[in-house]
Amino acid sequence: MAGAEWKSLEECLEKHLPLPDLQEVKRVLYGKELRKLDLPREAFEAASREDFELQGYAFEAAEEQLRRPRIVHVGLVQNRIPLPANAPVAEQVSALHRRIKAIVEVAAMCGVNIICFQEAWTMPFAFCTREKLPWTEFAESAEDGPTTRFCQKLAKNHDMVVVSPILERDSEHGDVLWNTAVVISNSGAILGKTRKNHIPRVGDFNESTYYMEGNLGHPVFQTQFGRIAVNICYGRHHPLNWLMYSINGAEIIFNPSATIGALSESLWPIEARNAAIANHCFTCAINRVGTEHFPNEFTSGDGKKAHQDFGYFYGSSYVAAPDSSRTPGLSRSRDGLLVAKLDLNLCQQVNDVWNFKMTGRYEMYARELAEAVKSNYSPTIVKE
Ligand SMILES: NC(=O)NCCC(=O)O
Repeated sequence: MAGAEWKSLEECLEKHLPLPDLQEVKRVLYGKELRKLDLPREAFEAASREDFELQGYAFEAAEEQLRRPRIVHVGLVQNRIPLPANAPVAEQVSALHRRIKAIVEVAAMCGVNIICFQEAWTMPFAFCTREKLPWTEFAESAEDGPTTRFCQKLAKNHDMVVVSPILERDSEHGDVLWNTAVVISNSGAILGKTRKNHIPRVGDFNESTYYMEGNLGHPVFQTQFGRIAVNICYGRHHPLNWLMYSINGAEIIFNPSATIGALSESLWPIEARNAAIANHCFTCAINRVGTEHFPNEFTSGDGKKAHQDFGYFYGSSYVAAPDSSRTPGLSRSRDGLLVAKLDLNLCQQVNDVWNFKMTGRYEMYARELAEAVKSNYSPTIVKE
């Protein structure tokens, strides 16, 4: 399994495919070639100074007579942890705040209206260890924790909606931990929060040791720039999870993630792209970068040797559109900011062509699922 030395699928295709083949491969894998955004020179200079990748693409929609284009710029941030996982907790959080601040400043230069960070962005992805301390110390209040206050400042200063996925400690309700995304309006006010609905029980993703399955359903947040929802990481394997955000009106669904190559890299380009197609909306898949080393060894319950790292987080964040087009991924190895200009009119335009909502037969599935979840249900299998 490749680590940082394999830069990206896109770089590999460009290097090895003759142009006519490359064009056909891109047509199939990326829907169509998107126009590159003309981002400001100072933004590229700042990104280069801060050592992160900056890419920008535009999704176009057809001109309409009655509606004006509904343009929104989204920013996706992927990053490594800047300090080792055994550094003091407060220092790690501060270093991450500093790193994200620098990236958000560049996003502001690029006119980003809504920015989303990666899953549990204030900490190493330590759930593989099954140890409680110090990792539970990274949990914070979604309402008034230091990270939410930090993001409120960013949001207000830059007139930007901030989606901040954190490990949440709900001290008012039994100190329960949750995997939560806090949504902060561009005014700086907290618009609300949403919690990860599906918890992985696969490989080293031992997350149910730490926090509970979300209990907030599928909220959609009306922002000044459009209706957004957050489907956190493992939720992207569950088509009904995407569907419910879409049924509640989401036009953009963010998927902040933390996932490793050996487990999911072949699923990654398909799932968020398919969700955008199936639900007539935009999806934004975000993954962290690099290998995180932990102080103590842990095993994976597979008879193999104990180890101190989780595997390689392969970045590759991208945006997908309802018409099956998608941006190239950010690199597998570098911190990065992906800026995408969306015209939200495309959602309705594609809906009117393909009619998945109109042909979805949801009442039929609601009836059948209501039966299927009963303990005395027997599957409908017709036998000879
Ligand atoms: N963070 C998380 O839910 N990871 C699970 C693995 C995956 O969904 O690829």
